[in-house]
Amino acid sequence: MEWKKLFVLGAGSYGKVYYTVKIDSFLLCASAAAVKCADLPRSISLHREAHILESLRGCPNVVQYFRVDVSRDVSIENNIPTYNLFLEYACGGSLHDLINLKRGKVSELEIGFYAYQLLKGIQDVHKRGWVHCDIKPANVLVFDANELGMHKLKLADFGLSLRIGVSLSYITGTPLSNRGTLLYAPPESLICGFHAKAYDIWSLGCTVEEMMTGTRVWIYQICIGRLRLN
Ligand SMILES: Nc1ncnc2c1ncn2[C@@H]1O[C@H](COP(=O)(O)OP(=O)(O)OP(=O)(O)O)[C@@H](O)[C@H]1O
Repeated sequence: MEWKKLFVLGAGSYGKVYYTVKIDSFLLCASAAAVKCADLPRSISLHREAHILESLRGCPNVVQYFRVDVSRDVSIENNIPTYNLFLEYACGGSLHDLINLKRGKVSELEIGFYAYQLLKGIQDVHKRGWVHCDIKPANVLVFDANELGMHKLKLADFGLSLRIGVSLSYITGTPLSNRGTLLYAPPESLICGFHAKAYDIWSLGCTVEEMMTGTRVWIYQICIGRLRLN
Protein backbone atom coordinates (compact mmCIF):
# COMPACT_ATOMS: atom_id res chain seq x y z
CA MET A 1 0.00 0.00 0.00
CA GLU A 2 1.31 3.39 -0.98
CA TRP A 3 0.56 6.86 0.30
CA LYS A 4 -1.26 8.93 -2.37
CA LYS A 5 -0.87 12.72 -2.43
CA LEU A 6 -4.38 14.06 -3.12
CA PHE A 7 -4.21 17.87 -2.92
CA VAL A 8 -2.06 20.77 -1.69
CA LEU A 9 -2.80 22.03 1.85
CA GLY A 10 -0.27 24.86 1.82
CA ALA A 11 3.25 25.83 0.91
CA GLY A 12 6.39 26.93 2.73
CA SER A 13 9.82 28.21 1.72
CA TYR A 14 11.07 24.57 1.42
CA GLY A 15 8.24 23.24 -0.81
CA LYS A 16 4.62 22.10 -0.49
CA VAL A 17 2.36 20.38 2.04
CA TYR A 18 -0.01 17.72 0.67
CA TYR A 19 -3.04 15.94 2.07
CA THR A 20 -2.21 12.29 1.61
CA VAL A 21 -4.07 9.01 2.19
CA LYS A 22 -3.28 5.33 2.35
CA ILE A 23 -6.07 2.84 1.67
CA ASP A 24 -5.89 -0.63 3.16
CA SER A 25 -8.21 -2.69 0.94
CA PHE A 26 -7.68 -5.79 3.06
CA LEU A 27 -8.75 -4.18 6.37
CA LEU A 28 -11.11 -1.79 4.52
CA CYS A 29 -9.77 1.33 6.23
CA ALA A 30 -7.97 4.52 5.24
CA SER A 31 -5.35 6.63 7.01
CA ALA A 32 -4.74 10.32 6.36
CA ALA A 33 -1.62 12.41 6.90
CA ALA A 34 -0.13 15.75 5.92
CA VAL A 35 3.17 15.43 4.11
CA LYS A 36 5.73 18.23 3.82
CA CYS A 37 7.72 17.75 0.62
CA ALA A 38 10.92 19.23 -0.79
CA ASP A 39 13.18 18.35 -3.71
CA LEU A 40 15.88 16.11 -2.21
CA PRO A 41 18.78 18.57 -2.78
CA ARG A 42 16.78 21.34 -1.05
CA SER A 43 15.49 19.25 1.85
CA ILE A 44 18.02 20.13 4.59
CA SER A 45 15.49 22.17 6.58
CA LEU A 46 13.00 19.26 6.48
CA HIS A 47 15.73 16.81 7.63
CA ARG A 48 16.39 19.14 10.54
CA GLU A 49 12.68 19.46 11.33
CA ALA A 50 12.32 15.64 11.33
CA HIS A 51 15.22 15.44 13.82
CA ILE A 52 13.58 18.05 16.10
CA LEU A 53 10.15 16.37 15.87
CA GLU A 54 11.75 13.01 16.71
CA SER A 55 13.01 14.56 19.96
CA LEU A 56 9.50 15.91 20.68
CA ARG A 57 7.71 12.59 20.26
CA GLY A 58 4.85 12.07 22.72
CA CYS A 59 4.36 15.78 23.56
CA PRO A 60 0.56 16.16 23.43
CA ASN A 61 0.57 19.79 22.20
CA VAL A 62 3.25 19.36 19.54
CA VAL A 63 2.38 18.03 16.08
CA GLN A 64 3.52 14.41 15.83
CA TYR A 65 5.46 13.00 12.92
CA PHE A 66 5.15 9.46 11.60
CA ARG A 67 8.03 8.84 9.25
CA VAL A 68 10.16 10.18 6.40
CA ASP A 69 10.82 8.71 2.96
CA VAL A 70 12.04 9.62 -0.50
CA SER A 71 9.67 9.21 -3.46
CA ARG A 72 9.92 9.77 -7.20
CA ASP A 73 6.37 10.13 -8.46
CA VAL A 74 6.07 10.78 -12.20
CA SER A 75 2.75 12.68 -12.17
CA ILE A 76 3.22 14.90 -9.08
CA GLU A 77 6.99 15.15 -8.71
CA ASN A 78 8.12 15.06 -12.39
CA ASN A 79 10.28 12.06 -11.51
CA ILE A 80 12.47 14.29 -9.27
CA PRO A 81 13.53 12.60 -5.98
CA THR A 82 11.38 14.16 -3.27
CA TYR A 83 11.92 14.10 0.49
CA ASN A 84 8.64 13.53 2.39
CA LEU A 85 8.02 14.30 6.06
CA PHE A 86 4.74 12.67 7.20
CA LEU A 87 2.83 14.49 9.96
CA GLU A 88 -0.49 13.91 11.67
CA TYR A 89 -3.19 15.74 9.71
CA ALA A 90 -4.82 18.78 11.36
CA CYS A 91 -8.42 18.78 10.13
CA GLY A 92 -9.05 22.38 11.33
CA GLY A 93 -6.12 24.01 9.48
CA SER A 94 -4.15 26.63 11.40
CA LEU A 95 -5.06 28.96 14.29
CA HIS A 96 -4.68 31.81 11.79
CA ASP A 97 -7.57 30.29 9.76
CA LEU A 98 -9.65 29.88 12.95
CA ILE A 99 -9.08 33.52 14.00
CA ASN A 100 -10.09 34.72 10.51
CA LEU A 101 -13.17 32.52 10.58
CA LYS A 102 -14.28 33.88 13.97
CA ARG A 103 -13.31 37.51 13.13
CA GLY A 104 -12.14 38.35 16.65
CA LYS A 105 -15.09 36.57 18.29
CA VAL A 106 -13.15 33.83 20.07
CA SER A 107 -14.70 33.61 23.54
CA GLU A 108 -12.56 34.27 26.64
CA LEU A 109 -13.14 30.70 27.79
CA GLU A 110 -11.87 29.40 24.46
CA ILE A 111 -8.86 31.77 24.47
CA GLY A 112 -7.93 30.56 27.97
CA PHE A 113 -8.14 26.93 26.86
CA TYR A 114 -6.01 27.63 23.78
CA ALA A 115 -3.42 29.68 25.70
CA TYR A 116 -3.12 26.83 28.24
CA GLN A 117 -2.49 24.27 25.51
CA LEU A 118 0.10 26.47 23.80
CA LEU A 119 1.87 26.98 27.14
CA LYS A 120 1.92 23.21 27.72
CA GLY A 121 3.40 22.76 24.24
CA ILE A 122 6.04 25.46 24.85
CA GLN A 123 6.89 23.95 28.24
CA ASP A 124 7.57 20.55 26.62
CA VAL A 125 9.62 22.11 23.80
CA HIS A 126 11.75 24.04 26.34
CA LYS A 127 12.15 21.02 28.63
CA ARG A 128 13.59 19.07 25.72
CA GLY A 129 16.15 21.79 25.02
CA TRP A 130 14.60 23.73 22.13
CA VAL A 131 13.29 27.25 21.59
CA HIS A 132 10.66 27.27 18.83
CA CYS A 133 11.49 30.86 17.66
CA ASP A 134 8.50 31.20 15.32
CA ILE A 135 5.29 30.86 17.33
CA LYS A 136 2.41 32.63 15.58
CA PRO A 137 -1.17 31.66 14.65
CA ALA A 138 -0.09 30.31 11.23
CA ASN A 139 2.27 27.85 12.97
CA VAL A 140 -0.33 26.46 15.37
CA LEU A 141 -2.41 23.57 14.02
CA VAL A 142 -6.07 23.02 14.91
CA PHE A 143 -7.46 19.54 15.57
CA ASP A 144 -10.89 18.10 16.48
CA ALA A 145 -13.20 20.03 18.81
CA ASN A 146 -14.53 18.70 22.13
CA GLU A 147 -18.24 18.67 23.10
CA LEU A 148 -18.00 22.41 23.97
CA GLY A 149 -16.71 23.23 20.48
CA MET A 150 -13.17 23.96 21.73
CA HIS A 151 -10.32 22.60 19.65
CA LYS A 152 -7.15 20.76 20.48
CA LEU A 153 -4.12 22.85 19.40
CA LYS A 154 -0.58 21.76 18.59
CA LEU A 155 2.62 23.67 17.85
CA ALA A 156 4.03 23.07 14.36
CA ASP A 157 6.73 24.28 11.95
CA PHE A 158 9.99 23.79 13.85
CA GLY A 159 12.09 24.86 10.83
CA LEU A 160 13.60 27.84 12.71
CA SER A 161 13.92 26.26 16.15
CA LEU A 162 17.16 26.58 18.08
CA ARG A 163 18.88 24.14 20.41
CA ILE A 164 19.57 26.18 23.53
CA GLY A 165 22.21 24.26 25.43
CA VAL A 166 24.07 25.11 28.61
CA SER A 167 24.47 28.74 27.58
CA LEU A 168 20.65 29.09 27.63
CA SER A 169 20.74 31.76 24.94
CA TYR A 170 21.94 32.41 21.41
CA ILE A 171 22.97 35.87 20.29
CA THR A 172 23.93 37.20 16.87
CA GLY A 173 24.77 40.75 18.01
CA THR A 174 23.19 42.26 14.89
CA PRO A 175 19.94 44.29 14.77
CA LEU A 176 16.99 42.66 12.94
CA SER A 177 18.76 39.30 12.83
CA ASN A 178 15.93 37.49 14.63
CA ARG A 179 15.09 34.02 13.31
CA GLY A 180 11.31 34.13 13.38
CA THR A 181 8.61 36.38 11.94
CA LEU A 182 9.28 40.06 12.66
CA LEU A 183 5.84 40.92 14.05
CA TYR A 184 5.98 38.15 16.68
CA ALA A 185 9.63 38.64 17.69
CA PRO A 186 10.57 40.19 21.07
CA PRO A 187 12.47 43.52 21.29
CA GLU A 188 15.76 41.94 22.43
CA SER A 189 15.86 39.75 19.30
CA LEU A 190 15.11 42.74 17.05
CA ILE A 191 17.75 44.93 18.73
CA CYS A 192 20.66 42.48 18.99
CA GLY A 193 19.51 39.03 17.86
CA PHE A 194 19.13 37.70 21.42
CA HIS A 195 17.27 34.36 21.48
CA ALA A 196 16.28 32.51 24.67
CA LYS A 197 13.21 30.72 26.04
CA ALA A 198 11.49 34.06 26.73
CA TYR A 199 11.35 34.54 22.94
CA ASP A 200 8.52 32.00 22.72
CA ILE A 201 6.63 33.58 25.62
CA TRP A 202 6.62 36.98 23.88
CA SER A 203 5.33 35.35 20.67
CA LEU A 204 2.67 33.52 22.69
CA GLY A 205 1.54 36.89 24.11
CA CYS A 206 1.18 38.30 20.57
CA THR A 207 -0.78 35.18 19.56
CA VAL A 208 -3.16 35.44 22.54
CA GLU A 209 -3.74 39.14 21.82
CA GLU A 210 -4.52 38.25 18.19
CA MET A 211 -7.11 35.71 19.35
CA MET A 212 -8.73 38.43 21.50
CA THR A 213 -8.82 41.22 18.91
CA GLY A 214 -8.72 39.39 15.57
CA THR A 215 -5.84 41.60 14.39
CA ARG A 216 -2.06 41.50 14.70
CA VAL A 217 -0.84 43.40 17.72
CA TRP A 218 2.39 45.01 16.51
CA ILE A 219 1.77 46.10 12.95
CA TYR A 220 0.67 49.62 13.95
CA GLN A 221 3.55 50.09 16.41
CA ILE A 222 6.09 49.35 13.68
CA CYS A 223 4.38 51.84 11.34
CA ILE A 224 4.47 54.51 14.06
CA GLY A 225 8.15 53.69 14.67
CA ARG A 226 8.91 54.24 11.00
CA LEU A 227 7.00 57.54 10.95
CA ARG A 228 8.98 58.73 13.97
CA LEU A 229 12.23 57.79 12.33
CA ASN A 230 11.28 59.72 9.20
N1 LIG B 1 -0.01 18.73 9.75
C1 LIG B 1 -0.73 19.54 8.99
N2 LIG B 1 -2.07 19.34 8.83
C2 LIG B 1 -2.82 20.17 8.08
N3 LIG B 1 -2.33 21.25 7.42
C3 LIG B 1 -1.01 21.50 7.53
C4 LIG B 1 -0.13 20.68 8.30
N4 LIG B 1 1.13 21.18 8.24
C5 LIG B 1 1.05 22.27 7.46
N5 LIG B 1 -0.22 22.47 7.02
C6 LIG B 1 -0.72 23.55 6.14
O1 LIG B 1 0.32 23.94 5.25
C7 LIG B 1 0.64 25.33 5.43
C8 LIG B 1 2.14 25.55 5.25
O2 LIG B 1 2.82 24.79 6.21
P1 LIG B 1 4.21 25.15 6.89
O3 LIG B 1 3.95 25.37 8.33
O4 LIG B 1 5.14 24.10 6.60
O5 LIG B 1 4.73 26.40 6.10
P2 LIG B 1 4.88 27.93 6.49
O6 LIG B 1 5.01 28.13 7.96
O7 LIG B 1 3.77 28.69 5.83
O8 LIG B 1 6.22 28.22 5.74
P3 LIG B 1 7.70 28.34 6.27
O9 LIG B 1 8.02 27.06 6.97
O10 LIG B 1 8.48 28.56 5.04
O11 LIG B 1 7.66 29.52 7.21
C9 LIG B 1 0.13 25.68 6.82
O12 LIG B 1 -0.22 27.03 6.91
C10 LIG B 1 -1.09 24.78 6.97
O13 LIG B 1 -2.22 25.39 6.37
